[in-house]
Amino acid sequence: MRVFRKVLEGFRRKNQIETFMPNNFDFSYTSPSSIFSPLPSSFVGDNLSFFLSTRMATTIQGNVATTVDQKKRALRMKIRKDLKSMPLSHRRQEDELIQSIILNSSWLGPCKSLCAYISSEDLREVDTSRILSQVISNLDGKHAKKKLYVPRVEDRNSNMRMLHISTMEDLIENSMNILEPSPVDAHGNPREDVMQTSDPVDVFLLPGLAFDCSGRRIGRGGGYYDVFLRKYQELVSQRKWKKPLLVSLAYSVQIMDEGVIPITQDDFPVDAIVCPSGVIQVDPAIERK
Ligand SMILES: Nc1nc2c(c(=O)[nH]1)N(C=O)[C@@H](CNc1ccc(C(=O)N[C@@H](CCC(=O)O)C(=O)O)cc1)CN2
Ligand SMILES: Nc1ncnc2c1ncn2[C@@H]1O[C@H](COP(=O)(O)OP(=O)(O)OP(=O)(O)O)[C@@H](O)[C@H]1O
Repeated sequence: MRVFRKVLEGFRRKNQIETFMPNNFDFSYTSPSSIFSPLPSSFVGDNLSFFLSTRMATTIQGNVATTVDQKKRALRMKIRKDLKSMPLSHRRQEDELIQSIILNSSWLGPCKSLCAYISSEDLREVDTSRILSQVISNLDGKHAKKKLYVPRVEDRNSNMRMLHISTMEDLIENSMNILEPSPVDAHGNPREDVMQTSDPVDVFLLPGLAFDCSGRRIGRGGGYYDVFLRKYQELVSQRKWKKPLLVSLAYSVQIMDEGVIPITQDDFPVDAIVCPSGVIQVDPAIERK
């Protein structure tokens, strides 16, 4: 239990992975190694900023010209494949470890407002169901009562809202087979939109496909989170609120080496990644772009 308390403590220590390895964890499954090589060394530093400055930026690897979008697509394909080849029992073990770390973290307890994704089994996303049912029911009663907001896709132009729910029954399946809230509640009243509330969000639990220790994240290519987080960041600045903690959940195969994840200025970095072996805390001083 002591190791749980250490997780994300203070949230100031730099770029560390805190280890969490209970005795009964089976490490016999080894993840496929990354087929992606780092960027050429000439792309580091100032050149890297230039390289990342436009979405259609092109790099030459061997004789093949590759845009950032193409590299992202290739990386997404690889990760989807790796997730598919992960045995279900192993995924379940990792789900449990990740959710336990979060439920016992020092930052979830005091959090009063949480935005979180509803995990999709079809997409093989890290399970959030145990966290969310505990948050909704406030089962242990010892933590602050929380408001929970979950995503609702509005259109195909990367527009997504975060709407308040008070029970998992508020959710219905959308055309992408993801559970999301209807715009109105059971009484016909519009659900509260997180962009319209008077209180700040403390923590975001974000989905994604690939992450690295510098907080780089790529999602499923819709741009929904990047656009939403940009708008939410503006609201936080206008209202002079404290910035929310951006936490992603990742299976071990979703953690990439430095230099593997191609990003642009639109890609929103995360503050921490919870993976089965612990919490990767991102150094806020890291220059990512
Ligand atoms: N649980 C969850 N909810 C979420 C997201 C998410 O990533 N996870 N989103 C985050 O943006 C938004 C929805 N965006 C989505 C974008 C793509 C796919 C999807 O099914 N992608 C397939 C590939 C489809 C294709 O290429 O045609 C996949 O990734 O396998 C689902 C949701 C809002 N809600
Ligand atoms: N802040 C933004 N404003 C306008 N368009 C954006 C913004 N952020 C991302 N986009 C657009 O969204 C599309 C998808 O972006 P990207 O491939 O980075 O998505 P992703 O990070 O995989 O998805 P998500 O953010 O939903 O997890 C791109 O065409 C990009 O131009």
